Amino acid sequence: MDKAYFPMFVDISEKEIVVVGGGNIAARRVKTLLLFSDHITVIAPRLHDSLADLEAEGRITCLHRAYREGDIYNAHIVLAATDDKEVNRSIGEECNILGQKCGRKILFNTADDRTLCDFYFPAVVQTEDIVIGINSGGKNPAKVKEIRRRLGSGPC
Ligand SMILES: C[C@@]1(CC(=O)O)C2=NC(=C\c3[nH]c(c(CCC(=O)O)c3CC(=O)O)Cc3[nH]c(c(CC(=O)O)c3CCC(=O)O)/C=C3\N/C(=C\2)[C@@H](CCC(=O)O)[C@]3(C)CC(=O)O)/[C@H]1CCC(=O)O
Ligand SMILES: NC(=O)c1ccc[n+]([C@@H]2O[C@H](COP(=O)([O-])OP(=O)(O)OC[C@H]3O[C@@H](n4cnc5c(N)ncnc54)[C@H](O)[C@@H]3O)[C@@H](O)[C@H]2O)c1
Repeated sequence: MDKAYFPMFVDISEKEIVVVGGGNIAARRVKTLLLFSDHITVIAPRLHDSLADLEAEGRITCLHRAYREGDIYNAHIVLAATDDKEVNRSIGEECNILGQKCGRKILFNTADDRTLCDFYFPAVVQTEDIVIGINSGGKNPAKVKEIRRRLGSGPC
């Protein structure tokens, strides 16, 4: 591994998390995030069935429309997972600009370009008192998935 990322275990229970995009990847990630936070807003014109179910259960907030500039204003953590590379990239740029203006860092992750991520989304295994996060620095997500499956359950 040329450059490995440090697995920092962080309390995100009070952090505002905005997920832009409501497809397969967003659904998988929201399912994982719900193990750690109840403050999740999903913004997407088209929602995966499991996200619609979570909204109906009152577990997440959804905005049923395309992303608009300013939607990340109150966010601490932003995940871009749309199928539009330019939308994902511009949300990252907005996080940087807003962070500089407000003097607070908005942590950004995008599912389609690891070079733009402030952090990587891990594969997660959670038991009653243990959390395991797995990451290959983007080199082998399929292997990460396989290890997660061998270790235990997970979001999918
Ligand atoms: C762990 C997991 C978490 C999750 O997503 O929940 C995750 N990827 C998973 C699966 C997966 N990802 C991809 C495939 C299909 C390809 C294949 O089969 O190889 C599969 C397999 C599948 O989906 O079955 C493709 C892919 N992945 C990234 C890019 C863009 C790039 O590298 O630049 C592309 C090309 C996208 C495109 O084509 O546009 C980037 C990232 N993916 C990450 C996380 C971050 C650290 C990854 C690491 O540790 O190496 C990182 C770097 C950034 C981030 O996204 O945070 C999850 C397993 C969860 C589980 O099963 O538990
Ligand atoms: N990191 C990973 O693990 C991984 C794995 C596979 C694919 N990907 C990447 O993730 C992207 C998303 O994959 P998917 O399978 O979830 O796609 P998908 O087609 O299932 O979902 C796309 C979602 O984006 C939404 N969307 C499109 N434009 C939008 C906008 N302007 N504002 C808000 N929402 C918008 C759609 O409504 C839909 O909900 C892929 O294009 C691919 O680049 C990442």
